[in-house]
Amino acid sequence: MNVFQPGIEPETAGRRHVEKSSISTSGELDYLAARLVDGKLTGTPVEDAVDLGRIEKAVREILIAVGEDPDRDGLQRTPARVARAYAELFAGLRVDPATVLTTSFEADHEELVLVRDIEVQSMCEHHLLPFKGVASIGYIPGTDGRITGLSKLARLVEVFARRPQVQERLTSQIADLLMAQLGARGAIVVLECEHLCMEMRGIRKAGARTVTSAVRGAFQTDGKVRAEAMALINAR
Ligand SMILES: Nc1nc2c(ncn2[C@@H]2O[C@H](COP(=O)(O)OP(=O)(O)OP(=O)(O)O)[C@@H](O)[C@H]2O)c(=O)[nH]1
Ligand SMILES: [Zn+2]
Repeated sequence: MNVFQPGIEPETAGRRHVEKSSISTSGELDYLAARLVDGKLTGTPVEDAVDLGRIEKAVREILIAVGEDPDRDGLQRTPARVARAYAELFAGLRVDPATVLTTSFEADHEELVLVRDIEVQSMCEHHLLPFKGVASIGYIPGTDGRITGLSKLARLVEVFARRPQVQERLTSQIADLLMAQLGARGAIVVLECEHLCMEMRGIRKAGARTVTSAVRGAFQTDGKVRAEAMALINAR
């Protein structure tokens, strides 16, 4: 469900900003994946596009390997549950990101658009453990002043996050697609996440937060533009 909160628009150095917070995209990608399996409108539920049986077999093997009895009452349906969960967690693999930013509007707005605090939930590709946090995504529309729907930015996060990922690549992929698909003059993406692979195992440092950024176009070439966006991203 998307929770839309009308943005505030502070005036800073002649630029207008659109801010929006706490966008939740839970459940949205199920719909997207169902529509866009192999780029076609299939109506296929996301689970049908994944080899659930193969995941089930593998999970059963893991349970045996760790010393569990996969046939005991509580675990009998676990391999099937995990298979369905993985189909959902990795649904982004079956969505073409280029299909997300298809809606754009005439707005005659050539200044910064910034959406803060978009919920991010992904799976670290090294350990297949979750990492989660928030993304801030900003872009400066191209000279035609066309903008995209704000929810599309959150959908973009979903498509790239619901794959085996590293935070750095997730950050760059969002910025690159904004540039390529929207013809933006600049894109800035900042993610702040906590990785369970660092909390529950290994070094076991709870609360450590990893910040990654990707800047493209005007944000890369103009320090003032970048500093202004960073100040807005960090303003609380
Ligand atoms: N750069 C980056 N590293 C990540 C991310 N997620 C997990 N990692 C790291 O991936 C690394 C994998 O290191 P390895 O030495 O191959 O694996 P490991 O023995 O399990 O590492 P430890 O976590 O240090 O126990 C670890 O340092 C993780 O913290 C990410 O999104 N970005
Ligand atoms: Zn990890």
